[in-house]
Amino acid sequence: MTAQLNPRGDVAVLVPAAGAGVRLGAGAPKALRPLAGAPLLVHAVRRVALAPSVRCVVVAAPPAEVDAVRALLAPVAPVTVVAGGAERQQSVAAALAAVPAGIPIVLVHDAARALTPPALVEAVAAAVRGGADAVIPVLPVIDTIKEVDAAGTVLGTVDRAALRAVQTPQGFRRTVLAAAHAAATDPLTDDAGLVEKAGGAVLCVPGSELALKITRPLDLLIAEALLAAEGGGVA
Ligand SMILES: Nc1ccn([C@@H]2O[C@H](COP(=O)(O)OP(=O)(O)OP(=O)(O)O)[C@@H](O)[C@H]2O)c(=O)n1
Ligand SMILES: C[C@](O)(CO)[C@H](O)COP(=O)(O)O
Repeated sequence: MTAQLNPRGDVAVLVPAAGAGVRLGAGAPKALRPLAGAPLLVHAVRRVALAPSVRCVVVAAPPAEVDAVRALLAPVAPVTVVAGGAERQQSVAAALAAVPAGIPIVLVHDAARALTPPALVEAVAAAVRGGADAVIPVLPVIDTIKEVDAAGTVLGTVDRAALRAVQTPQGFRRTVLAAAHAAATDPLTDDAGLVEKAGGAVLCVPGSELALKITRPLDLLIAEALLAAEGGGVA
């Protein structure tokens, strides 16, 4: 029996959380590292669980931490925890396999985007509900972007008007995500990429600065500051 949040919700959220966090530096798996006293994963799941459309959450944990993650999240929200894989894509596939029948919309989120507001979860789900097969939250690129060669010589300046930085949660009609994963060959960094590769259309919606991915040590400091500015609450 899979744990449920809103039994009338039409959305399952997958939370890949099995990454090491190499770019954050030595320590526990990234999803379990503390941000203002609670692991990143706890912050992420707490916010996802506040989105009214969400019926179930499936977390892909580091294989050695599955029982510990179950215990950690039990007081936070009813979640299903499975073992993740060596690549993010494998972790997502493992979580997808645990989604119960009858849920038509699947969102794929990152534990590392720990401060993502529930409103963004709802906006992505609403766009899928509105007819899109695949939906990604995006932000404009704010730096000038150069294309360079292996020696570091600039080859040209890219027109950033056509570029977007991509966040999660990414939303999918469940059948579309399942087909894209079934057809996947090489690992890609995001799930929308699998849909693109399979020839599907992907729609952009506005992302959120709060959905930043905690990747490097500076990102943790930024997240701490954002939480402090909010008085520790959720946006
Ligand atoms: N084998 C993996 C690798 C990544 N992830 C998850 O995918 C999300 C986005 O990945 P990223 O931020 O790149 O995390 P890491 O892979 O842990 O980071 P790094 O590359 O620095 O090790 C994270 O929530 C991470 O836990 C996962 O579930 N399984
Ligand atoms: C899925 C993702 O968060 C979208 O930006 C991202 O691709 C995760 O992987 P990365 O290797 O950290 O870019």
